[in-house]
Amino acid sequence: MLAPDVVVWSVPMRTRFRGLTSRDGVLVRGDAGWGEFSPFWDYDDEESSSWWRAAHEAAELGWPEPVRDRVPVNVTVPAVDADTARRIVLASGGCRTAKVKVAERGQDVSDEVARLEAVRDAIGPDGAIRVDANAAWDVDEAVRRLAVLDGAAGGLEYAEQPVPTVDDLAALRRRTHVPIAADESIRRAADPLAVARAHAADVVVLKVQPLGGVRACLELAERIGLPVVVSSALESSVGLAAGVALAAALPELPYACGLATAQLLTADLVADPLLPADGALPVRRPLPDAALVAAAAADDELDARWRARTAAVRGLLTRPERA
Ligand SMILES: O=C(O)CCC(=O)c1ccccc1C(=O)O
Ligand SMILES: [Mg+2]
Repeated sequence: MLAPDVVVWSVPMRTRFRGLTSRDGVLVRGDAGWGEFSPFWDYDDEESSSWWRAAHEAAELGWPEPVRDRVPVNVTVPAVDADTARRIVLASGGCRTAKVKVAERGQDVSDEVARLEAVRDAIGPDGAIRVDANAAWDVDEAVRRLAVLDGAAGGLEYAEQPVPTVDDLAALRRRTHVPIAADESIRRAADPLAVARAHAADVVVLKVQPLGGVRACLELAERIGLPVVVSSALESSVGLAAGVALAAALPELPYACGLATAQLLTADLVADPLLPADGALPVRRPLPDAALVAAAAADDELDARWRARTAAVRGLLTRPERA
């Protein structure tokens, strides 16, 4: 048993990922278990409130019943060199799908081609390869790039958020045969249904924390009516369990989910992390381990920043005019 009911943690990343070298956040305990609150630092208090609702759901309500007991997952390949990419895929716990980061600042298309060729080599002809450009390209550039990357990969399953806006996604989708997935256009959008209305994507990526919890995501999935890929926000295994719960509760799950990211952290907060075996995660909810949580304890300054942030976000949610 852990005491007290709120703990602040910080864990270094194994490889730099989207500019992050460490991941930190808060665990909160309620009647239903432990929840994770870990918005990135570029999310303000207002935008972080959905992340808090997800943590609150985990701690106080728990999650809907699963309809499956395993969740196929993709290995996530950061913007690393070809040899490292190959090694990551081979050590992935049998993942049959790889998601490869592209459009990293300071790299060019030859780095991406080498990375994709190495990933294809490692995953074999039957594996699926998707890329994620995190909104880096404009439509013309995306048309050109995807043709090259599709060739290098020996076929792309889809491209995740290659361009920034819903209109861009819709325009690109008419000019490439590579299927399009929307990520930022869902999770950071005022209107997450705009993607579906504009026929801007073939697939949508849902992340539990930014979208306000498992129930909110299930409801959104139903309204969007497109195939869903559940992906992490680089949580500890405590937070990943919420993504697993969503993936387990979706009526249909046609694609591998981006939930194999415990691999990207150098340590975890649970003794039995959510790591893939045979390319899938088991549907379960690991408990934080007191010794591991103590080992990951944040320093005083970071601890104070998280406590202030948590209080501010909770304050936003409990002000009577917003209740
Ligand atoms: O989807 C995955 O494979 C892992 C999760 C991931 O890529 C991610 C993690 C944190 C923040 C953003 C992203 C992203 O999909 O862009
Ligand atoms: Mg993405």
